[in-house]
Amino acid sequence: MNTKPKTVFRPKLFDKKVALVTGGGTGIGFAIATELSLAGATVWISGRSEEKLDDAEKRHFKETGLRLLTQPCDIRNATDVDALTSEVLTKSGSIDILINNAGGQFPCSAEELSNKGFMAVVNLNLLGTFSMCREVFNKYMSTHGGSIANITLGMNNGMPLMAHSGAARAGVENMTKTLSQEWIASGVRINCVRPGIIYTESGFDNYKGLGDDVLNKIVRSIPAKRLGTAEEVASAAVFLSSDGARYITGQSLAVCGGQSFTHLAIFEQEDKVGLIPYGALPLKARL
Ligand SMILES: CCC/C=C/C(=O)SCCNC(=O)CCNC(=O)[C@H](O)C(C)(C)COP(=O)([O-])OP(=O)([O-])OC[C@H]1O[C@@H](n2cnc3c(N)ncnc32)[C@H](O)[C@@H]1OP(=O)([O-])[O-]
Ligand SMILES: NC(=O)C1=CN([C@@H]2O[C@H](COP(=O)(O)OP(=O)(O)OC[C@H]3O[C@@H](n4cnc5c(N)ncnc54)[C@H](OP(=O)(O)O)[C@@H]3O)[C@@H](O)[C@H]2O)C=CC1
Repeated sequence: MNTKPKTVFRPKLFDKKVALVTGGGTGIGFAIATELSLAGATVWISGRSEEKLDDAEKRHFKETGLRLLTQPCDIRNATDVDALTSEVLTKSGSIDILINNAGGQFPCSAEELSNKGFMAVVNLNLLGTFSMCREVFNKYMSTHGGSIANITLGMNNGMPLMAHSGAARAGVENMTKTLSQEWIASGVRINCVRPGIIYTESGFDNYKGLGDDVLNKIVRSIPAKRLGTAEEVASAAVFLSSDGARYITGQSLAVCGGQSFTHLAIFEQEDKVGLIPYGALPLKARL
């Protein structure tokens, strides 16, 4: 049986282009790396865990017969970011496409959230993304142009238990607009992809309390009546990285099945954490 991943993009779309995908060893990042690779790019993936990167490289080769290049990097660490970007440029000669996908958070009520916890999430999602953008711009894109896509999270109307992440993601979206204005003269486009709830095994591992019942409720609240897939987010990121999007910069593209987060809330009950329609929360929790 041919299990080769399907793609809507043509095979040599990114011929001779080099792409770097943070968090590319799992979930959405891996799907983006796969799409870029199938479309002809030389693709580097990074993340903190060398083991996850090695597994991803092996899986990609098995599925496509194509190679991924790997380098561990914690994007919160400036030395790592410097080493990663230098390594890619030394070995591959360019970074034409940067996908800032590494990110995440833990659910926590605002009153229980420490400064350290808040900053851990801001450092990952906002500072880490900025640091990657700046290094790649200074070392390569300022003189050669390129395209950057930042993966955020659709919670523009706020989301209970996500004060840290919502603030960081809104920061990324606004920073993206500013960078698009500063860097357009250098031929650099920068956009965001804003996913709704996307099923990835690795991502959902972080929300183990999410039972089937809660999942069903989430699905019912999504106009498309299903969760998104990593491949659907990848299509958006790859489109924004392509010449087809050459007049698009400073924008956010939502991949969400028509979902509106105003209708969703995270709840905690005993040892469970989940998402339910906002209106189903007890009144006290909605205030
Ligand atoms: C929901 C919608 C759909 C979204 C899906 C996705 O995004 S899927 C993608 C999902 N994928 C991911 O999210 C993967 C990426 N996520 C991560 O790598 C991490 O969760 C992190 C970066 C957000 C935290 O980084 P880290 O763990 O290296 O941080 P650290 O060890 O430096 O700790 C700093 C401080 O943070 C605090 N604190 C930490 N954890 C908790 C907690 N559970 N509880 C409470 N607090 C917590 C604590 O104060 C701690 O200090 P302490 O008390 O230890 O002195
Ligand atoms: N799944 C969903 O419903 C949604 C996900 N998103 C966002 O999409 C992105 C991918 O999510 P998804 O694929 O689902 O989940 P994953 O947990 O699989 O993706 C997170 C990736 O980021 C890497 N990462 C985490 N922290 C760091 C760090 N400090 N430095 C470098 N890499 C890091 C992880 O690798 P490692 O652990 O090895 O570092 C992992 O590969 C995340 O930003 C997520 O918040 C947004 C909306 C919805």
